[in-house]
Amino acid sequence: MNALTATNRNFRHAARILGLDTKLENSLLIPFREIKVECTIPKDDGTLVSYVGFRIQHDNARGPMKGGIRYHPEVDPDEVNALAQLMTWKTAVADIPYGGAKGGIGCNPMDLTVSELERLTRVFTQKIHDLIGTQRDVPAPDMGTNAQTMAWILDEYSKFHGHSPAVVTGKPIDLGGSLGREAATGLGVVYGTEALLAEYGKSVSDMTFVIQGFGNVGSWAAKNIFDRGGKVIAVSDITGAIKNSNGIDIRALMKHKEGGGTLKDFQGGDAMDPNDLLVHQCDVLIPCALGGVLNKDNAGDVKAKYIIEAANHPTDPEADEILSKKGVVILPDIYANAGGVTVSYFEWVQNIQGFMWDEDQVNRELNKYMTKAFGDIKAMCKTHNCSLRMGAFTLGVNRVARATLLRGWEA
Ligand SMILES: NC(=O)C1=CN([C@@H]2O[C@H](COP(=O)(O)OP(=O)(O)OC[C@H]3O[C@@H](n4cnc5c(N)ncnc54)[C@H](O)[C@@H]3O)[C@@H](O)[C@H]2O)C=CC1
Ligand SMILES: O=C(O)CCC(=O)C(=O)O
Repeated sequence: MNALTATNRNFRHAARILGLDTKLENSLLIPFREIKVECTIPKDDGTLVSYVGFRIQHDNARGPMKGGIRYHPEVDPDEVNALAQLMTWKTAVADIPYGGAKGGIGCNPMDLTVSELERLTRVFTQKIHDLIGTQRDVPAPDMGTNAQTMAWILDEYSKFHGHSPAVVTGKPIDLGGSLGREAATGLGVVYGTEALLAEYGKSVSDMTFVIQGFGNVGSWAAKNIFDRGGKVIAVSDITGAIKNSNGIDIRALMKHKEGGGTLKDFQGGDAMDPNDLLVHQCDVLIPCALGGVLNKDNAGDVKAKYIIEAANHPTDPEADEILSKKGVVILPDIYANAGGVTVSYFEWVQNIQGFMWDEDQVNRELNKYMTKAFGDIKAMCKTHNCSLRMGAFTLGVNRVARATLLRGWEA
């Protein structure tokens, strides 16, 4: 199912549970602004190549719009629209003063050199600079982008508007990035997992984990699980998948990758078919890569008891239904991966204050926000007798609806 159809369906379900006015419901679905730009750059060999870039600003009732920028060949406007909408509910679930946005460029970053990526990022920034800003819309990294991408956006934006570190988050520490931001999404995933498992009298060290994706989110989630004594028994990335029933040494795998090695070549596990990863026997499955990977074709074969949605929209509604009927507990994306945007908020606050927090403070505050949001979701689940996904959606949608009405939506 298309990501936008799936996201809209979850939103409408939450709106019905909340008894939202139909006009307000329809209006909350329409993005505030959709930007589509042509980005033409010279390749290193001098030939011109054109890409299409998007920034979809979904809602700003609760504050400046916030969300990552993705570089991936499958970026399309419907997907970016869905991801922007998810950001609106996510920032509300985390209770940070932002709305939601998302951006992307349809390109394969692995096929571009560093200088080509820099030119593409600068052209994209030139095309959108007057529509983003510290109090307007604040981009961050997502799949295929990183701190360096944010540094180029900061530099290009600052040529038009003066030095503006708070225009992006997830930037390098030397340019005003926050300590802890790089690890924050993965660490937040683990804080959320701990909160969920505690409900069942369990802890990370009792569990076996399977992780799809070993980029920013997957590697930091895996490291934090490993450091707590959890057993990561299978991992995949775009190069392949490995398994080890005794547990993969995640610190060694990270070191191997930092040294230029690929996951596929790592000696601490046996190669496995990446198609079998999501249905591998384990306690906890953590998708940390693409959307829509759990669908009606594989959901029935999933063996995990818990799914932690570290990726955005990894489970489509048909799979959701199949998994729920099987009794699988799903921690939804708009909560599970909210650690990234929460520390982005801390970064923005530090930039505005002109003051830097130490990493312990960042992680302590992150834990506080994740714990509080989990309690808020559980309270909604109790009030509305619903799943964790609907608990999170009703929480987020209700906060945005209230802000919208208070600002005078009917005027
Ligand atoms: N970076 C962040 O702070 C946040 C990211 N997310 C979401 O987490 C997910 C991952 O994002 P990042 O880790 O930032 O991206 P990344 O680009 O750092 O890593 C992506 C990983 O997925 C792997 N991958 C790609 N296609 C795959 C496939 N077909 N099978 C298995 N692995 C595959 C890549 O090899 C890489 O290891 C995305 O859904 C993103 O939207 C959510 C919240 C915040
Ligand atoms: O850190 C941010 O501002 C956004 C992260 C993001 O894109 C996401 O949570 O999906």
